[in-house]
Amino acid sequence: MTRIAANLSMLFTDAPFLDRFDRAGAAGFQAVEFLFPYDHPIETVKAALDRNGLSLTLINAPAGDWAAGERGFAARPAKRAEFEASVAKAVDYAAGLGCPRIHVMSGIVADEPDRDACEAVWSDNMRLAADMAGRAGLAVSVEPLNTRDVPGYFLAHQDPTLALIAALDRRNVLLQFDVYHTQIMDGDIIRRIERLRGAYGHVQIAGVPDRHEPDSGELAYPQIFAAFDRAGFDGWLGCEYNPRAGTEEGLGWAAPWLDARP
Ligand SMILES: O=C(O)C(=O)[C@H](O)CO
Ligand SMILES: [Mg+2]
Repeated sequence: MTRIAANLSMLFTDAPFLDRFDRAGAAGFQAVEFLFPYDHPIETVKAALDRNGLSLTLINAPAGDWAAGERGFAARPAKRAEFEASVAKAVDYAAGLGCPRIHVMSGIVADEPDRDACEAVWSDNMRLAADMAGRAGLAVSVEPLNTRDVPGYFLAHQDPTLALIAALDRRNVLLQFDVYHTQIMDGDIIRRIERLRGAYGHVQIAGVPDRHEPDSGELAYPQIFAAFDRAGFDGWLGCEYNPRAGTEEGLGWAAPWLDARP
């Protein structure tokens, strides 16, 4: 069954963060995801979820100076202390907000001299993150990002990412299958959804190549939704796109999966 979640870091962004929950609820979403709730106390964010009857599907661990281009720390040898602190903070928030998984970002490694050292530190760090999250009953998400939007990011392709995840030997670390990034880097979306069933715990969607609503561009999303269904995926599809115009104006494609408005 297709279930869609609003990504509040990309949708409803004409409103302040806490007001986006109300907009998502009014639009008929039953779940949301977002990157960084950390400017607000846990109780405040929880109240925004609860007053709209929203589940939270995903948050990101703090990833450094986002505006300056930082994208996390897991593969960065000089950032081990920041890494552990970021995961600890994310686990507190996720546990307090009833969020089952945390996206732990790997970092930009373009200037790192030694790729093997990055891999070694990534593996150590991710085992640590998996164990910290696991003690709170949470899962960790790992997502390759396309090199056009995020050059130098440690993870760009799905299959090498899956090999790294498998070598961790931690059952609570799963692939975050972002269809937008995957189409740009790897393609073969439908076969990949079937082949990797069970390896991904969270999915995100957007049109390709423009990262707008998933109703235009080179992908046929109705068939992709059906493929996730056939593969037995029962999680959420995070709507992580930049609306072409307003968020509500662009939600026509989502009508079958939104609660009817009163
Ligand atoms: O950019 C994406 O696709 C994500 O899901 C990250 O969380 C932010 O880079
Ligand atoms: Mg994504």
